[in-house]
Amino acid sequence: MRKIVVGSRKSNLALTQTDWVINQLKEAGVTNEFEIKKVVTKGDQILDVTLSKVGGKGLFVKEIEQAMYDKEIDFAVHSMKDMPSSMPEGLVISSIPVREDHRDAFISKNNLSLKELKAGAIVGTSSLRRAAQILSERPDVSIKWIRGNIETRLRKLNEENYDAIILAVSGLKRVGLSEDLITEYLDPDICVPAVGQGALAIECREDDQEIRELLAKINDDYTTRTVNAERTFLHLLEGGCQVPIGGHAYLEKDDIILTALVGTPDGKTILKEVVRGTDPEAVGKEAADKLISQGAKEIVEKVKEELDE
Ligand SMILES: NCc1[nH]cc(CCC(=O)O)c1CC(=O)O
Repeated sequence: MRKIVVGSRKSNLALTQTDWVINQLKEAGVTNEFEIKKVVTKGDQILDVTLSKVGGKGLFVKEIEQAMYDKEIDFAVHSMKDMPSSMPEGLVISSIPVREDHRDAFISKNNLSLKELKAGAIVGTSSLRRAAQILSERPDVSIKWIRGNIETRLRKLNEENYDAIILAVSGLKRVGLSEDLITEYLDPDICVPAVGQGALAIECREDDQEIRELLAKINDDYTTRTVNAERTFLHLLEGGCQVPIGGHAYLEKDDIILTALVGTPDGKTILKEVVRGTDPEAVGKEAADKLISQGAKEIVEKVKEELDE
């Protein structure tokens, strides 16, 4: 039987996610032997610049995709939110397993909620999406960039002059940290999560039928439909760079309900729409059309220009 080589970034989160997927496959009855091969990506090496400046999303996946082309690895597990909205030639997201918690977690030093923070408080994030929405709620706090993996950010909250930080609930849970650390769960009505947040993308070669059949065993329909709506929206808006865009969908019976957001990094303009329908692509497109008619493209272009400066 074929031994399956799984590529993973070397971070604790990436390795945990990869282990989780392999376990899900085993539980689904896959008996192949697995080997994990660690791949270092640009995103792991650059720790001191804001990610949006150095090129955003593709940073965490490019080297892994090359290893897949070179047949050094057979599939890879990514955080869905780190995936660019369109796939390179010959590779596919073959499976989307059940989504973890989609929300952002607000973690503050003295357990003060976002509402309770003192004016001038410093909130750490390197996400323009989170910055925009925090500043929209609390224009009187300031945002300070923070980089590093989940564990590093929590350490910086304690050791440096941050009053609060924001992390994905899913990441925190996956690396085994206690949810007791969380001061406040930010629901999508306060902070729309990143498109795909909490979900995983399992990527493989398009023509590898054997692997695709195995991966199909752990695909989750609910997650796939909602993520497809979110990613259609992202794809229609994005010009490749990281801009303040959020999207989250859930199902109510057969209906997909998608909340979509585009904002300026200062939080002064926030465009937000909720769209409902049964077809993921149609829902994503309707959300994009609605925001584009309100000027979303202009916001995206302007943010990209500023990042290039
Ligand atoms: N940007 C880094 C990143 N990529 C994926 C996750 C975990 C969240 C997820 O599973 O979607 C995180 C950490 C974070 O956003 O706090």
